[in-house]
Amino acid sequence: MGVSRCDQSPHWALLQAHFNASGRDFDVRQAFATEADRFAQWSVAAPELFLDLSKNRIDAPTLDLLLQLARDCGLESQRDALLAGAPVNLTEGRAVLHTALRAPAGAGLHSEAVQASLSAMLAYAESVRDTARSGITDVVHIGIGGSDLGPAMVVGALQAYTQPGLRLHFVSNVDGHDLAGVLRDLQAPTTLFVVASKTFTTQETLANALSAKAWFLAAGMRQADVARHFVATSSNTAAAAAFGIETTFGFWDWVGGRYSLWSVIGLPIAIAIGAENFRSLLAGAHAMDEHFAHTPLARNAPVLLGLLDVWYRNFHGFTSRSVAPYHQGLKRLPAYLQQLEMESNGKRVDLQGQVLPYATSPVVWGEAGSNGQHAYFQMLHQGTDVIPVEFIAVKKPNFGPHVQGELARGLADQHQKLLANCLAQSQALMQGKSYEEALTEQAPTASKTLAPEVLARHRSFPGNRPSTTMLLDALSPRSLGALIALYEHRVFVCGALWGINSFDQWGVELGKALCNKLLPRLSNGDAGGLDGSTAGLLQKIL
Ligand SMILES: O=P(O)(O)OC[C@H]1O[C@H](O)[C@H](O)[C@@H](O)[C@@H]1O
Repeated sequence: MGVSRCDQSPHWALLQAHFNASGRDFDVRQAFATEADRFAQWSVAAPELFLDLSKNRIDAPTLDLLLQLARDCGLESQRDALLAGAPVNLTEGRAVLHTALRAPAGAGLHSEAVQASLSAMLAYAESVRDTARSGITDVVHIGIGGSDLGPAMVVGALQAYTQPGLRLHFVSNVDGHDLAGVLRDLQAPTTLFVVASKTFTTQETLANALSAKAWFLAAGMRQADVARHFVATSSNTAAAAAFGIETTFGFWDWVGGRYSLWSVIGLPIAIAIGAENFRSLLAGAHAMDEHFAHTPLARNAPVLLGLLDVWYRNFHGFTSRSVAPYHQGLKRLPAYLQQLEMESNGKRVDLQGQVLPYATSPVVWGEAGSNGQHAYFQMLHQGTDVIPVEFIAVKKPNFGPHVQGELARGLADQHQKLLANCLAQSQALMQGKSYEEALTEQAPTASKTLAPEVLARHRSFPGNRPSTTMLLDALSPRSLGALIALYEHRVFVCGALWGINSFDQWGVELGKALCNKLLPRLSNGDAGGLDGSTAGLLQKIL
């Protein structure tokens, strides 16, 4: 059976019936009590990471129905079409081939062009890293959205692989405070600017690049120096040249912005971690691509995660998912995933333009553990919404070569604490604490005025709150590549079942157009023809 939307499959209705009959009341604690091998059954070893799904509201009949739903939706043929370079981004008439960027030389589509582009980019990155010759101590990467979040997240994650004496800075916001803050401590002769924009038309990026150039020239540098201190990464090389940048590393329209860190958009990553490590990042992602392409659906990590997302979003009705990376290096991962998931799957019409009768992308949000625990975890444990949580833990820390002796021992001990926190949170979400348990606990002194029964209600936890734990041996270029690719494919799986285009982003256009119309009004004060609120706000600003 081939259907273009999940609700056209007979298994959609069967899943609804199954949810009504038992899925709604599924209790993970009971499942552990009755299934001796639940952990083994519901964990998957994928390239570079281990996935524990056992604390989720899932059982074999549910997965079976979800897998049949996926087959009805032609998930495998949709995946194969994606990987074969079919124009799956229908509204823009483009193929979507970020997987080709990480295929080994000689394999994959467009291999010759991909390898030539990669080699040129890596050679340039190495020349910048040779700081004695390049004279560069600071690289300012100017880009936004997909031309910022991926590189910024990866460079943050792989700090242990960076070289001392070469600092990377990321400027994205059109708010001048972003650029001003970065420029404050920089010297023009030792600074390199990388202007990253797929389209080279993005207001924020062009504005920051213009201001950076003005700062550079005002610092006594000559126009002739601009060529050595400004490079671009873009698929619109003509626009970059017209902007006055001599060296542009180009790429292709079949690389989506939020999937572009593997392309020349990854230049700051390569400058930060070097060519060899960049190749490892690509190799890790490729290993996950192979897993996604060839592993049977029932053991396929991105498929399982995507199916669970559909189960939670469309049947349980959970509106958000929280990501809690227990590694400081991954603190920007939630922001990166917000673009990857919400820009990809935040859609309300199917491929034929029909309004969908079901929900698509959840809200994705989060914060590095253990910080999140001291902020919003209260709501995860006792709030009125059930929010599935994704824990990401890294077994071995890597603090860098400067951490030695007593400090190394202290930080290793802190890592144990970090891991214990991570495990404890998913345990607490699942276990909860019953009213009876809370009642038997001794009440704290401050609460003596409350009846023990009342206090016990405040101190009990419902439990049965689902979570997934992803475990990495170490946070390395290779494992990070695999982790990111896992998320990319999971997003694709959801989009394939929902029957939407995960690769366009028309929803960002209206605001851009209105901004362009409003901009002159901020100088001329003309509020004519505006809605009451916008006119009122404009006048207040002026
Ligand atoms: O790389 P650029 O062309 O400058 O685009 C930067 C970003 O802006 C757009 O508005 C889209 O929302 C993003 O998908 C894109 O990554």
